[in-house]
Amino acid sequence: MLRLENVSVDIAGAPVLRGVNLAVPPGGRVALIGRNGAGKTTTLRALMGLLPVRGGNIVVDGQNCTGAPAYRRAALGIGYAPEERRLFGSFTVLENLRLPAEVLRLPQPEMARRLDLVLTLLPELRDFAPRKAAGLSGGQGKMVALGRALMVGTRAVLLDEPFQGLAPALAQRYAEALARLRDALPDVAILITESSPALLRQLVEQTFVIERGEILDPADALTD
Ligand SMILES: Nc1ncnc2c1ncn2[C@@H]1O[C@H](COP(=O)(O)OP(=O)(O)OP(=O)(O)O)[C@@H](O)[C@H]1O
Repeated sequence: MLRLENVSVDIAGAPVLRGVNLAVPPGGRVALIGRNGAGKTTTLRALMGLLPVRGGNIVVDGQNCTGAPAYRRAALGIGYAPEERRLFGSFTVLENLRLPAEVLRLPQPEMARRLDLVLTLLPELRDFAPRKAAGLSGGQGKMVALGRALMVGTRAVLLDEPFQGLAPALAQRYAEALARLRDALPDVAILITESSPALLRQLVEQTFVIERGEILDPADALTD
């Protein structure tokens, strides 16, 4: 279970998250919907330990991780695919996939097992595994970022606006990959942000709406 309890975050002295409460159950498929600037990326970055929290708690499987560094969250099995992909352009796709697992010093057999799983779930990654990440299209890069998150995300993956900027055919392939993921790894939770809920309807069971740094009451949250 991932849980944000009354989490507040300031950036450059301004409140960006105001008392956010949000829970993702084990294996849950949860969407966080909000307009540009509403606080979606900040919520994921706070969960990942990539920025300081002013108030509240971040709890992962009962452990309070609020002040813990990002690598500890990754070690707890949380993978993160940022909106801007953040791949290392001079590394191959395979090297990019292996990197978070190497940072966590996973044993080689475990790394090989996870790589095999990722390449089974996202078979198109096999085709560009030897290529430099710098040469990928935006859509291919998003698929690699999903694979990289899955290399360490044994409990949960956090996907920041993965459909943003994808051509319809690629968006369809990405959605199919998420559906395969749901079927093959039912225990891995997914928290996915988007500005519009339309693409996520088939993929999630629960939707939170964020507006100006606050989670709306479901009754007030008109998601269309
Ligand atoms: N480094 C920063 N310095 C100043 N303000 C920031 C910074 N990062 C984010 N913000 C502000 O925090 C608010 C929330 O940003 P956030 O990136 O979380 O929104 P978002 O919902 O993910 O939107 P988007 O879809 O545009 O990424 C915005 O008003 C943004 O301007």
